Amino acid sequence: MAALLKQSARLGLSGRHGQVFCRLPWALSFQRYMFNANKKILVEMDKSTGVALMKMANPPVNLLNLETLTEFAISMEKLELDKDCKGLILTSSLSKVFTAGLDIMEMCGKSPEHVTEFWRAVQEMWLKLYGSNLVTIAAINGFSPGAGCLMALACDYRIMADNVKYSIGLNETQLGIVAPFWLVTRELRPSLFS
Ligand SMILES: CCCCCCC/C=C/C(=O)SCCNC(=O)CCNC(=O)[C@H](O)C(C)(C)COP(=O)(O)OP(=O)(O)OC[C@H]1O[C@@H](n2cnc3c(N)ncnc32)[C@H](O)[C@@H]1OP(=O)(O)O
Repeated sequence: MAALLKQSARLGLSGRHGQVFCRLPWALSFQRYMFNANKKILVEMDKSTGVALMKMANPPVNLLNLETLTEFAISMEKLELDKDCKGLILTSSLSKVFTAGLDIMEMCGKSPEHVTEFWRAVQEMWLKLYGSNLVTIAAINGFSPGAGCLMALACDYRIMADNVKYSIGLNETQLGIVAPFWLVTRELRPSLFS
């Protein structure tokens, strides 16, 4: 795991944004590639190590709206299909927020069809992460309430930035949102499935 993190530091924040399957300079050709569908999720894959760095990049607080969730699921699918990819580090491109969780505006005043589509995307995102064949690590580099916490729980390992200002936890009931049953039973009460 330490090696993976060292790798993440090396892959680091040097990513160029806005490219689809762009190759880095000639020396690294075929070793590293980056992709993003619409710039909310940036992926940098290092074929020489088999480690992908995935950064949520939806300022100001990395809200998980329909667009971002869809992009996340597509990015996960691409990585799962890459036979060279063995591990994934999930983090944030922002300085103090991992993700502020679900965009509550996606559930406020929207049609039942939209809300259904949104929750389907939430479920899809969780299935992709929790069910991934990759070794998954959440590098939690900032605040991580609600779905941010649940994303971290869905990973195999979690490491959080050592800063007392950052908090992580399940606060959704304060907003009147109940975590769905498939999530509570699988993640929070895994003994039911053992
Ligand atoms: C994996 C499976 C998932 C299953 C999900 C199960 C249930 C999960 C539910 C949730 O995730 S509910 C959402 C929980 N999240 C929160 O309550 C976050 C609240 N936000 C904060 O605490 C802070 O924003 C922050 C993350 C600590 C960042 O603080 P900062 O001071 O940097 O920014 P702000 O000025 O507060 O926010 C900027 C901007 O963003 C809006 N915003 C913040 N969070 C949300 C949100 N969750 N949904 C919609 N909008 C949000 C905030 O209102 C600001 O908007 P403007 O005022 O600029 O218009």
